[in-house]
Amino acid sequence: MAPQIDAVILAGGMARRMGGNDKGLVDLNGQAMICHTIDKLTSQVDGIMINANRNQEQYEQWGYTVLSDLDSGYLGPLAGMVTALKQTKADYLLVVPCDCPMLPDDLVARLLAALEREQADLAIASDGEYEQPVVLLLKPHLAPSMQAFLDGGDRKVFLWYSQHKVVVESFADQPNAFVNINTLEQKHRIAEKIAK
Ligand SMILES: Nc1nc2c(ncn2[C@@H]2O[C@H](COP(=O)(O)OP(=O)(O)OP(=O)(O)O)[C@@H](O)[C@H]2O)c(=O)[nH]1
Ligand SMILES: [Mg+2]
Repeated sequence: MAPQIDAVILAGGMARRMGGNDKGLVDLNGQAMICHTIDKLTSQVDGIMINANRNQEQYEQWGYTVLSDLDSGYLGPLAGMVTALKQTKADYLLVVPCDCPMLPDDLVARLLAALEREQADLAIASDGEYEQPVVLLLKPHLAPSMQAFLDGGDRKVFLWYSQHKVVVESFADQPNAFVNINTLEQKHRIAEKIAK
């Protein structure tokens, strides 16, 4: 039987480089930024959760479960991941950010294949050069480890990843797949790219 896979879209940051606007809700080519991510995921996963720490009612309009960080202190992406890991009943959790609108259509298939092949605990996507800090597939049994890491005052995603068996899957064949929108300037540039 194919494994069940849930996704969490992280939209719980402060988006300081976007002037503090709620990044997932910012318009990108006529729809909220997060809609581009949702569109990329619906055919790849069994369920979707949205992790947001403000404007939760607006995020509910797409009909998916909206989760706020269990620890509301803006502790970084791991705080959103651990919240979703504790919620999911699936075999695997896919984590993606709300500000990567051009994710690969074969993201889940390849991360899962890599993870199973290497019998790893987590599979991180790379663009061929850089590992993407919040594009990964992981096993829900890691929740207590992640919680303990946060409880110990640590925040750094790669430090926590390094404590587990990791495989990196390269998507160098898709050079634009992980373009990331952190500023208004990047948003304008990528809007043109998507429109093409
Ligand atoms: N749940 C949760 N997600 C976070 C937190 N901080 C960042 N993220 C998410 O992690 C991903 C990568 O973060 P960034 O791109 O730096 O986003 P950001 O922190 O909102 O933006 P900046 O303030 O400009 O750095 C985004 O999807 C954010 O929504 C947090 O404290 N909690
Ligand atoms: Mg970002």
